[in-house]
Amino acid sequence: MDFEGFVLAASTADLTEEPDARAHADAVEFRMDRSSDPLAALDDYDGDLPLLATNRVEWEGGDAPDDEDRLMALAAAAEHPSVEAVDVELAAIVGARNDDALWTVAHAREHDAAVVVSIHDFEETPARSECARLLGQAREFGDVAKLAVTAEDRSDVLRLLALTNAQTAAGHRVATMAMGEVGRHSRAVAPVYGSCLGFAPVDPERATAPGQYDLATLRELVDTLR
Ligand SMILES: O=C1C[C@@](O)(C(=O)O)C[C@@H](O)[C@@H]1O
Repeated sequence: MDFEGFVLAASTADLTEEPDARAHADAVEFRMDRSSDPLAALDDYDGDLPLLATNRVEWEGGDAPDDEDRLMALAAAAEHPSVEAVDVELAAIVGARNDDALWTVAHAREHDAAVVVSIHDFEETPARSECARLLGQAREFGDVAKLAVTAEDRSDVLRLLALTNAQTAAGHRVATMAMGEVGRHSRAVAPVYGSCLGFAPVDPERATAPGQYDLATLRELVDTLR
């Protein structure tokens, strides 16, 4: 995954759903944290779509406990030939598990997997300067710096879009989205301003973040607007 163009990732914890995603997605985001045996599922995977492996930690909206195993499993996933990218939280890289997270990033690269360094704010959309600072930090470690915020009003979305536009114009590879109802349209519009990665659940009943569109809808919206 080189993220040269927009990548629409279909999120699922069940890789056997991949055929349902093929018509609309460019990749599958494998939510390892929601799978009972993710490494076995990877060994069995014989789908067409490349995988972005995510093993989201509890404190960033996921189901994985914050232990050494989480990052080791993510690193092991990167060895799988279908895994073309991994997601590592910025807070893990700059936080207590810094060594494990940096090792995971390096290990993924050794196995030709791109690295998405992600930031989630489930409360608000920080000031533009803070969003820019976070993206700048994420960029130091990742091929893509990803920022998912929560929009409380439309001006939050405008701020995020303007920042996305500026970062893209400066040559930075970013993925941005505003979670929640107010920011929902950002999932369709941010790609117009350069966001290179978006998410929709394979099964609409199992959204992986607030405000997500279903997969077919997001594909159509993005393709229509671009
Ligand atoms: O980080 C992200 C973005 C996301 O939170 C979203 O808002 O679409 C969905 C997650 O599955 C993914 O890992």
